[in-house]
Amino acid sequence: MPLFNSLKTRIALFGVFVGLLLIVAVGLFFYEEGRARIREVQFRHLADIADRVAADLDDRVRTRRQLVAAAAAGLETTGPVSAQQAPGLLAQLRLLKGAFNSVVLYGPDGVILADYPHLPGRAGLSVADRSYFLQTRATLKPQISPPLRARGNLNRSIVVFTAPVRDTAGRFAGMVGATLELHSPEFFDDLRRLRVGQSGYITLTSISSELTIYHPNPRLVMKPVPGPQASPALHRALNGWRGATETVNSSGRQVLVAFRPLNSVDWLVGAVLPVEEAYAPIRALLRDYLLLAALAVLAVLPLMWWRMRRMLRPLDVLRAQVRAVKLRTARLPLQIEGYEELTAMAGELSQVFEEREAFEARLAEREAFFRTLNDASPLGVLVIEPDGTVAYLNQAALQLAGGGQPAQWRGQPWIRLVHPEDRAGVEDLARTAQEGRHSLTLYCRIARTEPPALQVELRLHPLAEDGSARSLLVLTDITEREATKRALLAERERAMAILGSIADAVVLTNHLDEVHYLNAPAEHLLGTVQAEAFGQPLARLARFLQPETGLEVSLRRLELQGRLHHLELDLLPAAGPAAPVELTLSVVAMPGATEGYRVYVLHDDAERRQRERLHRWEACHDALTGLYNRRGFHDALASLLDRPDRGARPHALAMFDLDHFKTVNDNAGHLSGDRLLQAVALVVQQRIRTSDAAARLGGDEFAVLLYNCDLGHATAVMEDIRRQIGALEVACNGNRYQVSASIGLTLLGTDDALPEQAIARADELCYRAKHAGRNRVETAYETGA
Ligand SMILES: Nc1nc2c(ncn2[C@@H]2O[C@H](COP(=O)(O)OP(=O)(O)OP(=O)(O)O)[C@@H](O)[C@H]2O)c(=O)[nH]1
Repeated sequence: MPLFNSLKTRIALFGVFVGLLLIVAVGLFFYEEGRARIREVQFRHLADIADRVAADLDDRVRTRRQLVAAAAAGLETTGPVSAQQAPGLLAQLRLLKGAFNSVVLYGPDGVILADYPHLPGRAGLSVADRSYFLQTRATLKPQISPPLRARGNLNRSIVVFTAPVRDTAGRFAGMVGATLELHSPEFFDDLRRLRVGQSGYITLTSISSELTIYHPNPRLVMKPVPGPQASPALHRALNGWRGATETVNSSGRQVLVAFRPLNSVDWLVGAVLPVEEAYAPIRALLRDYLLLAALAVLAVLPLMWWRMRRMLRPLDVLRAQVRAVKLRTARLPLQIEGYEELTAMAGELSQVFEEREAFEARLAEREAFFRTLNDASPLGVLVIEPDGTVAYLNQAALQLAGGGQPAQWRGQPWIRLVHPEDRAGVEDLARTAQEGRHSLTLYCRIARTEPPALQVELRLHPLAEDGSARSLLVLTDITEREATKRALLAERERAMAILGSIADAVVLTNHLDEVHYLNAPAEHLLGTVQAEAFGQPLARLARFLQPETGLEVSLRRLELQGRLHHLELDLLPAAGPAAPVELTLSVVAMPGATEGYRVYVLHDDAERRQRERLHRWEACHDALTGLYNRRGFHDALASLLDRPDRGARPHALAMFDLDHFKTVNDNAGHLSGDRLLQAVALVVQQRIRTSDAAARLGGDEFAVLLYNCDLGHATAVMEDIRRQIGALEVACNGNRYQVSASIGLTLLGTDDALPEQAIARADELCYRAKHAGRNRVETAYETGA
């Protein structure tokens, strides 16, 4: 309600409210105060009335009692009043007729003898059981009865004034009774006429019999008074309390009442005034007061309104200034004169405006930055309202959607971007994420008018710093990536098939060198299976050793040195014997240093290495005898000559040629010749040390190199060999064939720079032995001799 929202209205209404509250409070205070005072006055007034009524009734009762007593005393009889005397005596009681409703003469036994006015059937009735008769007879004094029903006529309620009739001897001779009828106007008419205010009244109650003697409501006369609950004050008064109070009367009305007892008879006078009447003046006063006050407020209201407008005019000025600053038609600071509070407020507002301007400038800058960033981004970026409509989208998002203008999308549901077939699922997930304010990433297709359909990664984030429950939607085109991924997967399958089919062992490890893949040969080589090896560091499954030294090889060091191809190593699996392998290690680096993997290709190198060893052996050994061949022997001799310490000890070189070997060949055949050559080699090998070297230089020509051996010892060795060769036999076709050896023996000289020099000298000595007759050792004691 705009009017009620106005500060002026509220202050004015508050003023009115406070005014009314004060008026009502003052009114209620004076009303209560006035009522208390009026009550006191009314109490006094009612007490006064009750006093006066009681005094008046006392006076009249006393007069009537005296009247009856005097009339009875004037009757003369010598004995008990008899029925014959009665009319005469009754005639003497005519005096009473004016003051009572009826006069009755009783005999001494309480039987009515005569009455006036005469009522048929009254004479002869007995009141011997009535208390007033018994008391009159007993006390011989006048009595007043309680209100009672007249005998013989139920509708008459009476009070009987009695006085004894005495005979001349002073004895009780009869009784005079004068009755007042409670319903007759005579005695109580004054009470009826007596007015207590407008609606107040007088009551008269018999204290002893608790019967109502008089009440303006005739139906209550002769009725017992209501119980203590209904008339508490009356009951208190019947029990002796005197005074005035506010109470409830027999009809349930709230009344003020004052009670006074009579002195002459046990009657209680009550003066009653209903509270409506008692308080009527103060109520009227209150009503007038409220009316006047309301009128005064109504009269003051426009004045207050006018004054309020004037007082609050600086606020309007402030508002106008704020508006002008907002519309940028005025500049800061705001200036308000007059009220201290408003001046302070204008100062605060100016500061807020300045901060806002600075903030807006920063915001605009950030927004421009954000938009530039978004427009330059290859990712589609959308800002989504809580109702699922687009608030903003960048150029990349537009292009993903197939082009168009940003305005076409603003206010549209973003879900239209999604391909119709994917829409239902995406919408459900997105709604749940938006409502729960959590992030969501999913993959779907984009709805485009033009094929091909684009695959996107869709990420939905709640904008946490934005209080409006908006969300940020980021779309990444993954069509190409997915295609590449598929191609890569196919490639991987192919690679796996290839890896599975090749004979070499292949181990793939990740960047931590944990096993990722083993092919079957690798499983065999490492003595494990893919499932067990997966994830284990390769170093735990096997070690690589240097074949020559048996020392462990650091693959990391080789990797750093770039020596990763065709490494001849021994693979030592955790369980099992070492195996010769040729390792080629490929390190595949991936973008992001932690990625990447290694490919270990392990070729079983046992056969090749065996073959190579054979080739090497064959290159320097004689196949027939197993001794060095010429080249091997040459190398052994050359390496000895190259040793820097070779001059420290003597070394001997012997060469020998078999004698008449050709004869063996020619007669026993080449095979026999070969066996003989092998036997000769065996003789030589068995005689020399394993550290010495022996060779068949070709045909039947042999050479021996004895290390650390002087000439004497060497001569002994060679003589021994010569003798053993001479003892050899080859049998063929029943013939036995023997050979001998012509041996040239020399020491290596310090001037022997080349093997050829020493060999030539030994060969010369051998030749000399041949010519000297064969089967001998020809020795030269000096080198170069
Ligand atoms: N069985 C066999 N004979 C060979 C081999 N190499 C060479 N010969 C023969 O060995 C013989 C060597 O010839 P010579 O040393 O001239 O013959 P020789 O009978 O020993 O003569 P002298 O040395 O003068 O005693 C030739 O008949 C070759 O054919 C071989 O590997 N096995």
